[in-house]
Amino acid sequence: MPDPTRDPALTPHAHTTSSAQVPHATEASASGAPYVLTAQEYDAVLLAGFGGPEGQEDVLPFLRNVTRGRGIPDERLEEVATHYRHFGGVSPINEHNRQLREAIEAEMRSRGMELPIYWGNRNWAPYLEDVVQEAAAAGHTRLLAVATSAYSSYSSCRQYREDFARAVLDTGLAGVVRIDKVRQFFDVPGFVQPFAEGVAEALRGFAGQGFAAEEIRVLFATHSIPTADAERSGPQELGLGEGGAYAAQHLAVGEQIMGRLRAEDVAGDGTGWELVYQSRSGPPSQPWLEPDVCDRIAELPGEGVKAVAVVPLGFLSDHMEVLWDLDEEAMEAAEEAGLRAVRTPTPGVHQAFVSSLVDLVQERMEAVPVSERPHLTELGPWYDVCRPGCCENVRRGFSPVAAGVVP
Ligand SMILES: CC1=C(CCC(=O)O)c2cc3nc(cc4[nH]c(cc5[nH]c(cc1n2)c(C)c5CCC(=O)O)c(CCC(=O)O)c4C)C(CCC(=O)O)=C3C
Ligand SMILES: [Fe+2]
Repeated sequence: MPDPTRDPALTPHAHTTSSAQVPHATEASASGAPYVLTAQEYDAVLLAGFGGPEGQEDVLPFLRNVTRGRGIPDERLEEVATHYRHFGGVSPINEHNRQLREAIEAEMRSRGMELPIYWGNRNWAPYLEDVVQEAAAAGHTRLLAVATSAYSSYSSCRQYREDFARAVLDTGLAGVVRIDKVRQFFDVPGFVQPFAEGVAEALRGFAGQGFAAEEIRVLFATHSIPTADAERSGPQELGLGEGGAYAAQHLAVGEQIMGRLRAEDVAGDGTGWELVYQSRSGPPSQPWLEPDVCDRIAELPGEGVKAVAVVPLGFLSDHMEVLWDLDEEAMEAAEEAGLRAVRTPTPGVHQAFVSSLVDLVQERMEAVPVSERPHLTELGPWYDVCRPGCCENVRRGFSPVAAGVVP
């Protein structure tokens, strides 16, 4: 495997994040144990997805699953339901994960890795609990999970781990099935590359249409989360400020992509970029990360911008948050603002991405040292297990988690 940190085209550009004092993952916990685990004999991979409805009758039960036990107002559920209904009540996310499961399996086989790969969801069938039961019945009790979520935060890390714990507890398999999880993969080369290719294509397209560098803006879009979650998305001692590790990781990846494209002369020096947020929910009284993608798009003409590339940096596939919130809403905002706009691709089953996911599995099975773990930003490589205070949610009470114990 080529070392991305030694490829000049892939070396991080100057960082916009305050990541000067990032402790390395080799550092030990208070108990003296490292945050990087030793080699384990996993007997199966567990691809953990979000889940989505596959017909009109699934839409409301799915939304109730997602928002179970929380204060999401009914009007918001109804509003979100119309997005799904617009597409026949079908989210493509399950089909994407079926394809991703197959692609990971094929890549593992091509490397001579024989372990099976199961796919289960947090919020819709096939549910994690059923899949964990199925795996156990087949004699697979040491599972290494790959969650379809690249960044750190309650929603994108701990919530998956809570659902792993619930799956094991509810099926009576506590003490029988162990679920570990690969590190957050926001800055592994195969995750970043498909986005970089998409931005490059968009910028070349705009240049070909005669737009000057200063008239082009790149908006990296990700899911908004409550600011309280963002602050606690990573270990507190990293001091990453208001947006926490969540915002810092996105900014570092955006800077990496733009630095690389500037170095390759694909992005002009005058082309600005920024991180924007989408898909906010929750009561208006609760602060969430801003600015909103559509609000920013409306302001861009006033800044001399004429063409915008919207990059779905927070997402792995073209699911509803992308198809609706970006392809419908953000593109409509761009049209109203008189801007030329394109939405660039998600990683999907891009071979580089699939390959990086299998690298993540392999690095855990072989206990690859931190110094050899692929990562493109100073924030990485992220930890195998969360450091104390990481990805917490102060609004909810304690829930058991899996894949969170430093041994
Ligand atoms: C960080 C993050 C990711 C990225 C990481 C990851 O991918 O895991 C993500 C992904 C997704 N979010 C999705 C769908 C939904 N998210 C909701 C609600 C929420 N998301 C949140 C955060 C995130 N969400 C939060 C803080 C809430 C508020 C309620 C809560 O505290 O949990 C709601 C409820 C209605 C609403 O409030 O909008 C829905 C329907 C789908 C499926 C799309 C499809 O079906 O194609 C996907 C991939
Ligand atoms: Fe975490």
